[in-house]
Amino acid sequence: MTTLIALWQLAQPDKIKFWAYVGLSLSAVSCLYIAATIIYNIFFHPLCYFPGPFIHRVSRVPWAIRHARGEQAFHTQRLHDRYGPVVRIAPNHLSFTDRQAWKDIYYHRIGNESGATEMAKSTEFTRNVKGQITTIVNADQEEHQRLRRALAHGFSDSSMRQQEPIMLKHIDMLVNRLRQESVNGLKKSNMAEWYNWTTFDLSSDLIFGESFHCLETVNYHPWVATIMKTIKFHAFMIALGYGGLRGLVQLIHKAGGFLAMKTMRGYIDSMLKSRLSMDQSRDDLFEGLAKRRHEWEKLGVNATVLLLAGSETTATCLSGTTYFLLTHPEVLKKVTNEIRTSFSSDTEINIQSVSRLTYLLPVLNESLRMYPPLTSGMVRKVPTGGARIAGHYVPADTLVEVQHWSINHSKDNWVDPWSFRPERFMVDAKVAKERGDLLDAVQAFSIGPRNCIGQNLAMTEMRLILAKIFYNFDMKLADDSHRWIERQKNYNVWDRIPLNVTLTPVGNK
Ligand code: HEM
Repeated sequence: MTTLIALWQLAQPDKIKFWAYVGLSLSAVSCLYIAATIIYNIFFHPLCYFPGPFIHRVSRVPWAIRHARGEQAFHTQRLHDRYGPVVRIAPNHLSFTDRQAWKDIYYHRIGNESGATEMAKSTEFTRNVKGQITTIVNADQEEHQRLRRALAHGFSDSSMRQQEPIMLKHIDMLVNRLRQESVNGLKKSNMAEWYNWTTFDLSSDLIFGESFHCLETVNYHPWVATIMKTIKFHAFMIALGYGGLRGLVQLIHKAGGFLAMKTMRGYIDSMLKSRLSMDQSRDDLFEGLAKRRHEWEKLGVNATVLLLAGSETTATCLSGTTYFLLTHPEVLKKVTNEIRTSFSSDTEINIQSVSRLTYLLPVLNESLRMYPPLTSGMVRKVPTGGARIAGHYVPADTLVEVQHWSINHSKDNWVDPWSFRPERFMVDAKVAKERGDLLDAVQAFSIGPRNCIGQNLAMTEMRLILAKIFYNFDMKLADDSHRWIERQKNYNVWDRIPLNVTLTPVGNK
């Protein structure tokens, strides 16, 4: 082989030299470019005074790799422990754990020259594919305001009262199914799955007037199963784009993404058709958008967003709360006692009566702190002219965010941040502050014009479900579900693993 190469070299010395020079020159230029970028990012970049580990200050790649591997939020939290309340997690990207940053980044702002009165979402995270259809989540300010106004009525208190029978129908189905399944505490049930089936059935009924029937079939609807699988894929695409390979993201999306989207859209389109064919106007989540039936594509994508935003998050919080209760017997005892002494029958549990459960609310708040359904990913871009965030001047075009996982576990904000203590939320904010807990550091639903439109619905739904479950069952965590949170990956949302429990029905309620 070597002899062959030598012979070939002898035959073509000039060509070899030429290409060797080209190769060497290209390598030298690349090395120079990389060295110059590193020097610039470390010594001359407008963010060079912000702390962070060397590799994050010089390159976006470490962030991208952590994100694709489902570790980014955990890693950022550890960086905050080491570097303090503001960390440079990539050359032009800052993460904050000072609670003032909530207001400085996510609240309304005084309008800039373009008229924008909010810090725009970073398109790298919300619209990483060209030609993507806009939704309430990624639309620019003007379109967002229109969509939000159209949806507002469906989320009002009066609409929620109208939606109560639909909610109770599915929650009662969950209870009945679990009674059949439980075999008096002898069989393990995966509550993460049961909660998911319930919230998907309930949300699809509230949006399309038609359930996915997951609880009836005791299985995932194909649409739900497919969408759950795309979570990791989506994180991978974000990571690729963030790492500088946007062209590749575009290509992959064209090749495979469109195909998957087509199948998914098939299901949604047929549900939309039947929803829009309903004669009478329904006081449901979708009624506001249904009036825009001329924009078929937009309706479909927005319906999908509502469905996902409303189901996955709520099921996550329900699973987390159940886990914390089953691993904290004294809290479980208090919650169960409160629920079972407040009602003399299961049928007394409704929207109004659960709002009187004064211990269940702090339990939910503490669960949202310890195990937030969204851990990170609410990235905004600083507008022209820069901004003041938590006392720091931050130049235009910087990516900025508050990551729920980091701020909720910062020792600057909480006494013993890794301990589950609902009592933190049982005193008013002033007393809590004196004790070392800054209650407004946790904002699981975010704040400002782009905060969660479904916050009240979610809290009501979760209180109803937990009250019904802990009224009807005694539960025990199965041996294979210990260290449930520590064993999970996270891609801004959780890749939940089974939460196995045994259930024993309580009396014949
Ligand atoms: C525990 C449950 C929930 C949590 C923790 C949660 C959290 C959040 C957060 C943090 C945002 C802001 C995202 C961002 O700025 O990028 C958001 C937005 C949103 N959520 Fe929720 N959510 C929950 C339940 C729900 C429910 C039940 C619905 C309704 C079906 C819903 C619908 C939405 C929508 C439509 C948006 C976009 C709002 C806008 O951009 O104006 N969410 N949610």
